[in-house]
Amino acid sequence: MGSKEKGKRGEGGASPRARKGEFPIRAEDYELMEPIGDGATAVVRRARCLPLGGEVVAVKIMNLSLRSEADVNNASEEVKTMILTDHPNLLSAYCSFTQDENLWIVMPYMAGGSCFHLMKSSFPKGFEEERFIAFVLRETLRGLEYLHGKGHIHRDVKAGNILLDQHKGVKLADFGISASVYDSMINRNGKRHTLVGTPC
Ligand SMILES: Nc1ncnc2c1ncn2[C@@H]1O[C@H](COP(=O)(O)OP(=O)(O)OP(=O)(O)O)[C@@H](O)[C@H]1O
Repeated sequence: MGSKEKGKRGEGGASPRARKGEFPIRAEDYELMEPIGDGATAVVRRARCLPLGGEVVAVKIMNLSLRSEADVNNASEEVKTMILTDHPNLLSAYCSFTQDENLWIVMPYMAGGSCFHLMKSSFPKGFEEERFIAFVLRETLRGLEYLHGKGHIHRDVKAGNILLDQHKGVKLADFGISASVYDSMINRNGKRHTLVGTPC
């Protein structure tokens, strides 16, 4: 698990009043608030979108100058997947843009944080309620089924990448190392050559 989460949760949530095309693509249109997670490759912060009446969003900010060319390509693929993705159980992006050397990805704010965060803070021995576990798994699998139907594999499914909002919404996040099954890294048996992901 590569993510260390911080910051308070609760205000706002993934129930947007605005739609994808309405989000501005200038950093000055967002008021950054506290960090809500930092992963291996980026910082994620809660933010308000000022032209949209202060709508609460999450912004993932990646410093591209610290990345190799391959990592920059991965980031660009991640954005592409998030922008094109349209399923209630997958975290999509409202918009993305670059500001100086940083890539910004603006997305719905998931006020409940990740399952990893929830377990760490409230269920150190793991979730006990089977109905809750079954619910989260079903929602996650729905997202994966959609993704696979589009010829895409996620490759980093873990508790830190399953996010919860305050309306019982579950979204699978982090397409940083996801891949298309149609690309050239797949061998003739349909298997990828590469081992990726972070230990959970
Ligand atoms: N939209 C969001 N709403 C609320 N929290 C979020 C959101 N997106 C990410 N986070 C938090 O930030 C953490 C890191 O995000 P993300 O997994 O996208 O970054 P990463 O650098 O790719 O992480 P890693 O590679 O270590 O998994 C998540 O585990 C989650 O806790």
